Amino acid sequence: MSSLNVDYRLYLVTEAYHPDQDDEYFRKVESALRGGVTLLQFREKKASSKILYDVAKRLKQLAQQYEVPFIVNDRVDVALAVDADGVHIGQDDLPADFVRELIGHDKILGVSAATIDEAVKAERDGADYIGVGAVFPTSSKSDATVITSEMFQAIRERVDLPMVAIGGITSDNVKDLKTFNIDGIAVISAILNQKDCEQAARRLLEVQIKSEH
Ligand SMILES: Cc1ncc(COP(=O)(O)OP(=O)(O)O)c(N)n1
Ligand SMILES: Cc1ncsc1CCOP(=O)(O)O
Ligand SMILES: [Mg+2]
Repeated sequence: MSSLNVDYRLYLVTEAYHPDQDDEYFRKVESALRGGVTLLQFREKKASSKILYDVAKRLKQLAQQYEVPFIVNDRVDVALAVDADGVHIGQDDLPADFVRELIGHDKILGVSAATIDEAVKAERDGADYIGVGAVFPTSSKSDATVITSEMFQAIRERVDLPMVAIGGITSDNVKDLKTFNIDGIAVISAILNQKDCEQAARRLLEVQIKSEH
C-alpha cells in the first residue's frame, strides 16, 4: 500500500483486548468502521504474541472489508507476520530508520513526536506521518504527557509530514484543534468508550468537517 493517499481524518486506535470479551471487542471496532473510521491501529500492550497475531489477523480482515489501512502499534514482527499496511512506533520503540528498512517503502510508517527534534528526526528517518500528543489529558495511556499548543504549532511549522493529533480528543474539544492545521485525529475512548461506536465515529467526522470552515 502506498502511503501517498492515506486518509488520516479519523484514526481509531484499539483498546485493550480481553479474550472473555472477544465478541464485544470486534463488534465495537466494526461499528466504528461503519461510522467512517479512515485508519485502524491495533494497539495491544499486554497480550501474548500468539494472541497479538490472531487478533491482528482478524482486525486486518475487518479493515480490508471497510477498505481502510491497518497499522500495528509497536510490534514490527506482528505487522510483518500479518502483512499489515504499516507500523506505528514511538520514542521508546525500535528506531524509526531501522523500522523503515525492515518494512520497506510500500508500508506506512508512523512515528510519535512530542518535540520539534523528535518530529524533524522522524521525517529524516522516513516516517510517513507523525502522531503528536497528548493534546489533552487522557486516561488511556498512563505515561502520556500533555504538550502545549505552542509546541504543537511549532512542530507543524517545522515538518511537512501529515500530522495526526492524539490524546484526550472528544467531539466537544476537537474544535479547539482547528487552528493547528492537522490532517486528522487519533482516538481510543471517544469512540470505543461510547455506547454507539458507529454514531460516535460519525459525529467526530462531522465535527471535524464543520470546524474546518
Ligand atoms: C497515531 C498515534 N500517535 C501516537 C501514538 C503513541 O505511540 P507511543 O508513543 O509509542 O506510545 P504507545 O501507543 O506505544 O503506548 C500512537 N500509538 N498512535
Ligand atoms: C496512545 C496514545 N498516545 C498518546 S495519548 C494516547 C491515548 C489516546 O487515547 P484517548 O483517545 O482515549 O485519549
Ligand atoms: Mg509505542
